[in-house]
Amino acid sequence: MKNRGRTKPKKNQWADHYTQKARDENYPARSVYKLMEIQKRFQVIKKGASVLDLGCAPGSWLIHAAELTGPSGRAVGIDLKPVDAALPPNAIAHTGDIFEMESTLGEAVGQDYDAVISDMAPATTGRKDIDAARSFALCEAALRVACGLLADGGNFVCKIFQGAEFKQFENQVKSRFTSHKIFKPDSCRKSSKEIYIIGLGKK
Ligand SMILES: C[S@@+](CC[C@H](N)C(=O)[O-])C[C@H]1O[C@@H](n2cnc3c(N)ncnc32)[C@H](O)[C@@H]1O
Repeated sequence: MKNRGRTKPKKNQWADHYTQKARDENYPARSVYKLMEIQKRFQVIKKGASVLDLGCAPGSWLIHAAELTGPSGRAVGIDLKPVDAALPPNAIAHTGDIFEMESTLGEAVGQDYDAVISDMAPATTGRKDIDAARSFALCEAALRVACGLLADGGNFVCKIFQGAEFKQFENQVKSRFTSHKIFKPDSCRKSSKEIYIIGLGKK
């Protein structure tokens, strides 16, 4: 069928806009705009803070977290994949699996973080129940890390694929933080099941 006058199909407009914007602004992934929206709404990262970024590749949250903390703060990332992007001097990326590293992570990256942010996502299978269960397992690992390595009063951001386990995870976050919020940034694909749980003020 002919494309009558439209230069691009509508369904690709979201990807085109944020992908191009990330390219123009020198971020390795468009996901940076999700962190920007979260930060604008909840101010999870303060100037001078130390931030632990779980699932940091290809590096856009890590770079932006380092920008938000400024040179007096630091951003430390962990991912299964190495980060190839050039990082600011106050950011560093480690390669590894959170499930294998979580019990000894404090020895490798230090403790008393002001914010733990997790954008970790499993490789998707197309089966929504399986993908949500795997996302939940990553979220529980992220929360264990946050509870172990956050300073009192620290903040937590965690991506989760909505599914049967969502409420259970929300309750876990609720019990460990003074307040919690559920937030879907406008820059998320509308069709995506991902959503962010934000824990403010670790108890
Ligand atoms: C959506 S990407 C993160 C994008 C990143 N926030 C950015 O802005 O560049 C999700 C990441 O989670 C990572 N990940 C998935 N399972 C992991 C695990 N078990 N341990 C560490 N990282 C994991 C993936 O390798 C992937 O790079």
